[in-house]
Amino acid sequence: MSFVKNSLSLYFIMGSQDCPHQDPVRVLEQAINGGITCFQYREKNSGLHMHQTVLLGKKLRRLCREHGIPFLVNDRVDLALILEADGVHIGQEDLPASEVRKIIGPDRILGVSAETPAEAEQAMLDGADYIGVGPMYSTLSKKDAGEPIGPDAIQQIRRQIGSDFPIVGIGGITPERTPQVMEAGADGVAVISAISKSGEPSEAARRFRQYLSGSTKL
Ligand SMILES: Cc1ncsc1CCOP(=O)(O)O
Ligand SMILES: C=C1C=NC(C)=NC1=N
Ligand SMILES: [Mg+2]
Repeated sequence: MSFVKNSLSLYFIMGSQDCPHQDPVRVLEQAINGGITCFQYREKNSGLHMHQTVLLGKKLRRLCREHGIPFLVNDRVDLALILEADGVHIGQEDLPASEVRKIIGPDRILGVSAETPAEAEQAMLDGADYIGVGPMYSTLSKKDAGEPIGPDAIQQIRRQIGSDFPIVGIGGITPERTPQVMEAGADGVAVISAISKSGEPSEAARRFRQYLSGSTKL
């Protein structure tokens, strides 16, 4: 669990739909250079065919492997196995977490989305290694994101699942908002557009790291 916990502090998520003007491989390279600690490949309504998705996934997977960054895949357990991913992230409408755990085996990372203490508890019982809680704030990166639930939702969930289970906050998170998500009890922040659409992904990642380490000039 500690491996997962440490890796969650700056969790970058991206698919080709999140990099309209840049090569996703370059964006990931710059984000790694800026200090992300975990990556999730999330192709969503991107228009890529599965062959192209696999090809891009292999390039991103290779980058993560070269830099020792955990590589996870969103939703698609089959794609995760094809890409020899370190893990998979699934939401409440995806395949049941207990079934996914059987497919990926005990050694891969299983992340599950949760918005309520009940969903968080169930994810833990189903064998999740961490939960993603959000949307913290409003977001344009997920069409069907619910209403923002804010960092308080993490505090509520903490009361239910205790202080040890890894939680990452997600949804509309910027460097400046990072402290409030962490103070609410998150082990890290999951980010799409504040890094992928920043124009300078390495600089954006670096700013997140400054706020995470509390080393910003306030
Ligand atoms: C995948 C996901 N799940 C809840 S919000 C969200 C999108 C987060 O993207 P951004 O960091 O750009 O708000
Ligand atoms: C919806 C999501 C929630 N949390 C995380 C970490 N990834 C996702 N794709
Ligand atoms: Mg999903």
